[in-house]
Amino acid sequence: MGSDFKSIPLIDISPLVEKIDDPNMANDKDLLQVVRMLDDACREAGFFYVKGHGIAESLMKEVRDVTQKFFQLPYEEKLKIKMTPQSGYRGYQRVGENVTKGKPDMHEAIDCYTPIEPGQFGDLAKPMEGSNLWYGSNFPPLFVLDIISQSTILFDLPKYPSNFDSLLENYINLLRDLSRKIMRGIALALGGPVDAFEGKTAGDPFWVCRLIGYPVSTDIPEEQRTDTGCGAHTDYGLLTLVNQDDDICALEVRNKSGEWIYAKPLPGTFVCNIGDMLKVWSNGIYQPTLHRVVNNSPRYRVSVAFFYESNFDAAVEPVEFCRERTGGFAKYEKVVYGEHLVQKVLTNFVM
Ligand SMILES: N=C(N)NCCCC[C@H](N)C(=O)O
Ligand SMILES: O=C(O)CCC(=O)C(=O)O
Ligand SMILES: [Fe+2]
Repeated sequence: MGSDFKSIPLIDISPLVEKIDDPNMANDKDLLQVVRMLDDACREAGFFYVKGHGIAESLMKEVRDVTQKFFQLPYEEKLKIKMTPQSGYRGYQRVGENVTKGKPDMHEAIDCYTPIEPGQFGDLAKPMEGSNLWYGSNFPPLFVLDIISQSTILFDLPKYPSNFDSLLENYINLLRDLSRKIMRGIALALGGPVDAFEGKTAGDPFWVCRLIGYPVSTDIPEEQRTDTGCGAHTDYGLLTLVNQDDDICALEVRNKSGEWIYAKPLPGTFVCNIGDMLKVWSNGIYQPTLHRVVNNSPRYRVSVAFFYESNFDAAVEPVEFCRERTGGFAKYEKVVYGEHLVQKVLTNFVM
């Protein structure tokens, strides 16, 4: 529903991280307290910070640092992993290439998605088939045997910061597991079974990782400049975890009255928010909150957003126990998550 929240709650989720997989967790007072706080946060703001999540602050910083270093490479280097339809929309997009509500966003980014093999989801995933080749950063130049032409292809990779691929792979694995735990907490918060998201809804969760850079506005040529780093939007899946720079206030979250509330950086925390699929699944008990990014600071801002989403081919619809709690009928139609994502991806960019 959303409310007139003036600030975003901070939740210490350590009891959840430590005990959510424990068979006796239903009797754990500390854990149930976290579940209650998650429920309040998801109803009120749709946004919350988490601490006590178990991911080292030094790793969070390292991931932001390699992201910043990548974006400092010359444009020609970054273009070596240009995002194209052929790359399954994976890769680098320049400032202004992402468009929100018709307006170019003042950020550059690398989009990484769960690898999808040819034919894996039939026609549904065709536009997004591919893998994150640019992870091969420890072995440039990279030769790959093309099984169709039986020849080797040379991938001319950019001069990545060292350990770029192993660092990101490790980070993505840790965030995937952390997200799974938070989703177990959210399942309980809704009054459902702890494993509600683990079957055909999100037992094989699709993940998206966006490494994002927001330049200082005066560094952007005037004719290309707009006033927003990322226009107002909701996220597409279940849960987002944002790892943002420590000292730049730029992410803004809209409350029910239309005021923009800063999600100011709290070092060592992730900013979490819920996405479109959770709205449908919970029959609107939890609603995603509009948010945007404006970098008015004199410094380049980096954030790394991890999106934990449904199974790619999940048909998400209001679950029975949530329907019962909200008048008995479904407020939203069934959505195939992959269709929702593909539709967004195909309209998000000027090419
Ligand atoms: N996967 C996510 N959430 N990406 C966030 C980008 C949001 C902006 C995008 N142009 C849009 O209009 O959705
Ligand atoms: O950069 C941020 O703080 C948030 C980015 C965001 O909202 C997104 O990529 O969906
Ligand atoms: Fe977002």
